[in-house]
Amino acid sequence: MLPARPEPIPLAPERTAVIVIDMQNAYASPGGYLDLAGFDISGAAACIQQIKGVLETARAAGMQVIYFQNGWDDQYVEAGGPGSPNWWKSNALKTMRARPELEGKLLARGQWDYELVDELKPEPGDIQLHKTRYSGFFNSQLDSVLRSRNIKNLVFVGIATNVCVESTLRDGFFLEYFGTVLEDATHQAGPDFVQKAALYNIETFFGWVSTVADFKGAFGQLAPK
Ligand SMILES: NC(=O)N/C=C\C(=O)O
Repeated sequence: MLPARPEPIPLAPERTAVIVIDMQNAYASPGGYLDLAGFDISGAAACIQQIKGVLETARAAGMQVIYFQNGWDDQYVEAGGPGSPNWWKSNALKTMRARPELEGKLLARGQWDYELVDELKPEPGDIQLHKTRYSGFFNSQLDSVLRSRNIKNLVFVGIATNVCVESTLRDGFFLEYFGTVLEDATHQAGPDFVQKAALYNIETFFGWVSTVADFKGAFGQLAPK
């Protein structure tokens, strides 16, 4: 049982995956996309350390760890052209249009920006998935990976709470997955109030909100069955 808001949630480790959202240089490192686009990433370093602890606990308890990376091919075909709202709304694409010297660098596979941060690299048994839009369920293998492993519960960590974390948790809700966010292992893209708003939405409408300490307290002693 994981202490959470609005109420504790039962999570059987073998039916639970920890979903690590987009812990790439783009979102968590100085000089990455979010930083270049003018977002405050000062909370990202603490978030990385919190996620490290969560993953150690999760693996020891026998939970599946799934890493997502967000981005596109190096020609940006997967980003969509002007016929896609993504082309208009993506701040990475907008930043590159405003600063042509960055063209080909942001969120492109094969580039530093796309790579996971050094502190969070997948270990044997972890699963790595790619996504091209904010939701990890859209056009990805996530649903089949989860169903084939009989996983029903999703614990979210990563960046950004109000964009890809929330989008993926919401889509999971519609697909009958139980989503919980560990609030102090996430970070927002935007002012502090968007973190609060995202967590309010999740706690009130779409899922549960818990903390790293409560996660470690609930699962830290468990060995896999
Ligand atoms: N990983 C995310 O939440 N991404 C947010 C914004 C973006 O990718 O432009």
